[in-house]
Amino acid sequence: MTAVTETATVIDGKAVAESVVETVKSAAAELKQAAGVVPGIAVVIVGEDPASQVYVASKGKKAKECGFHSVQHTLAEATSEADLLSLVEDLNNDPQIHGILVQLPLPGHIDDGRVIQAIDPEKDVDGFHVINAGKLTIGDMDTAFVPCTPAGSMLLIERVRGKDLSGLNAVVVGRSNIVGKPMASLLLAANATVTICHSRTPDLPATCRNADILVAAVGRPEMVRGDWVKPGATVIDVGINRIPVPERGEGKTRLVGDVAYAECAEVAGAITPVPGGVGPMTIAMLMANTLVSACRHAGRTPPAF
Ligand SMILES: Nc1nc2c(c(=O)[nH]1)N[C@@H](CN(C=O)c1ccc(C(=O)N[C@@H](CCC(=O)O)C(=O)O)cc1)CN2
Repeated sequence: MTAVTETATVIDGKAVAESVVETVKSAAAELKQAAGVVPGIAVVIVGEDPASQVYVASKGKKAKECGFHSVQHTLAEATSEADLLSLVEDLNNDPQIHGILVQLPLPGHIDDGRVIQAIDPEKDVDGFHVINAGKLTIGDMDTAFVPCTPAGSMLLIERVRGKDLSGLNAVVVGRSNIVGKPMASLLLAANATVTICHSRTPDLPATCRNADILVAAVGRPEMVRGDWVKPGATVIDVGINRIPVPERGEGKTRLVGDVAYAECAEVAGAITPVPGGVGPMTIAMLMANTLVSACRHAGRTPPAF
């Protein structure tokens, strides 16, 4: 008898992200034509973190592609918290701006919580403000902004499992305010039975093996192994870790997720790759949230994503 190696369906985040962006583009054009409103986004970056510079540039490029009014504020590493808060206040009061995003991480001398809570919740297209976190927790999806990475992950899950996750066990590894907790709220709102795991969870592999939907968001390269995955499970890898590859030469690196991809793909039913899985969805959902904000400000119904 020949051994058959099952291989998971690869979830193409790039393709799904492109379809979201297409919807945003046509809805933005319609909003402009019908109400004379051009969605406006302001992206603020403090300091010179190379990865943040790349992400911020991609956001600006994508916003222009969507037909948005897009502004970038680049502040020096030494910018004071007071100056950053003052810029946020100006953007809160700017009627051309419907979405404000302050790129994270911020330099150590700035309290990112204080900055995020200074953003007008109605322009908080990152969905990090406590008002939006609270709305998501109570299931008020009509007025909440949902953080982009979990919102994008959820769209990918829907493509595989549909919108109603009744009867399915979902396990989220990681309890951050930006990914783990909102992800768990979204899965719960879709009727999944949800477990959140973290560094003090006693038998992490056994808990993961119970998951029909497994979301890894811990920031630890390739932590989730093949024997942690239930056969046929949907595996969503939120991790983006750059690891050294000395055999390719000094200073060479490659990107890996929080999931040991090759091992897990042999067991899972569907899996997101890194790169090309959840990452592209983050920027697409930022465009979607900005469009939604502009529609709300214009008193118009946004499209469904
Ligand atoms: N204010 C915010 N700060 C940060 C967020 C955020 O959502 N809001 N998320 C991350 C960074 N991020 C967007 O800002 C982001 C990360 C990764 C990707 C992406 O497309 N990744 C690619 C690989 C990219 C590469 O080659 O390095 C992929 O996974 O395919 C997009 C956006 C932290 N900060």
